[in-house]
Amino acid sequence: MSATKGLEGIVAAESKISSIIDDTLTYVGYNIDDLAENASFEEVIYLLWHTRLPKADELAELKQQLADNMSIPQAIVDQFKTYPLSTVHPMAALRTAVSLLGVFDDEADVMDPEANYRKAIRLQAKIATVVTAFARVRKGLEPVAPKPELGYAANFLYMLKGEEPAAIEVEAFDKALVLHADHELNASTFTARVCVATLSDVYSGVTAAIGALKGPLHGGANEQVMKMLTEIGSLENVESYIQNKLDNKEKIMGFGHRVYRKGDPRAPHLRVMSQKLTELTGKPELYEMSVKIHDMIVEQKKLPANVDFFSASVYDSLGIDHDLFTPIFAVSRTSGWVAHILEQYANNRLIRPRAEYVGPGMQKYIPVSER
Ligand SMILES: CC(=O)SCCNC(=O)CCNC(=O)[C@H](O)C(C)(C)COP(=O)(O)OP(=O)(O)OC[C@H]1O[C@@H](n2cnc3c(N)ncnc32)[C@H](O)[C@@H]1OP(=O)(O)O
Ligand SMILES: O=C([O-])CC(=O)C(=O)O
Repeated sequence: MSATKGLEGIVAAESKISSIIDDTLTYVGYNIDDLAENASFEEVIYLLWHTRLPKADELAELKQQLADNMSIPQAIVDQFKTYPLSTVHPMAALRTAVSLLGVFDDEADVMDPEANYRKAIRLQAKIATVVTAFARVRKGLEPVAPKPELGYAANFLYMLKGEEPAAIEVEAFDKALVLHADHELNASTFTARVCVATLSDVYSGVTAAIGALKGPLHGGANEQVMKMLTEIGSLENVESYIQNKLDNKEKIMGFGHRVYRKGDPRAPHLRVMSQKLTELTGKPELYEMSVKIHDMIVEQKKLPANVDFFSASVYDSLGIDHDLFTPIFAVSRTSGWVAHILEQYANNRLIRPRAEYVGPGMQKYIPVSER
């Protein structure tokens, strides 16, 4: 029995939700390029949960259900106020709040498919409110109630800032949500599936997944990319900063991928958005810096950018606090996590691999007084 480090190349589940084959990403057979250009986030949620695109009335129903379920228990907001707000990371607050949403859901442990679908809607609706409420509470502001007439992306930005976003902001944010919604058996989705394969509940699965997404080798990389751009500060500093990191064999956040070899197909969409938005906000240097970093890493390391690289400058251009980038990833990825959780329940078997033991051979117990 020998171990495959990091389970590279191991096929651990069958899934109808998304696929990555020869660097092409599809959700239920629809190319991500097609969806990024044409679909709304709500359509993608429906697609992932039902493995087909919604008809007009089905989409309208889902939008209504999301709008109807966006409010969160006051206890969650009150609990935020007790946190050490100057230091707590929003991903830690989100992880805790999603767990708390389960505490307040009287169907949390009802395991039939209809109840699980109702929880999916509640969770997807409320997670946007949780992230935006926390972002406001920590600034001493009251949460802003969602506007039922706004779509999901617009509502998120409205609840975050307290004013209705411009059309271009909604378009960019909606596209970012579509691009992050699902990604086959990535670490956080695998975590969710492992958790619920014990027949644990949806909230436990998503809470576990948030914990996995938080790390800088996964979803946490987008915040680290922005930290790097901030540290670099200007176009003229890029070369020395990046060269120094490469010479020291440090990883450059936002590059490399376990599955893609030629490149992450989501990155070009975010790159175009980054160029457009940084120009509009009068910060084109951020985009120019990103391109210069990109060219150096591709040339010297042959590593393409992943989804986290250009998303950093996109979110920054939308005026979003840098430590909210990963929670936003979680808001979008909840749709994928939930799809995989429902798929796991529908054809469940406990996930329990083996470990290759590399410790000492048989030993005889020695009483503590004789050691
Ligand atoms: C949404 C997402 O989760 S996308 C990924 C987000 N994460 C990041 O952007 C963090 C930076 N990237 C990485 O750490 C990695 O590329 C990962 C975690 C994404 C993939 O990891 P793995 O498939 O395990 O590749 P691994 O870390 O073993 O790297 C293979 C080689 O490429 C190098 N490498 C990989 N990524 C990078 C990078 N970003 N910068 C510099 N070198 C890198 C490694 O140092 C290693 O080199 P070596 O063989 O000489 O030791
Ligand atoms: O698939 C992965 O390993 C990471 C990733 O890009 C994602 O989760 O979007």
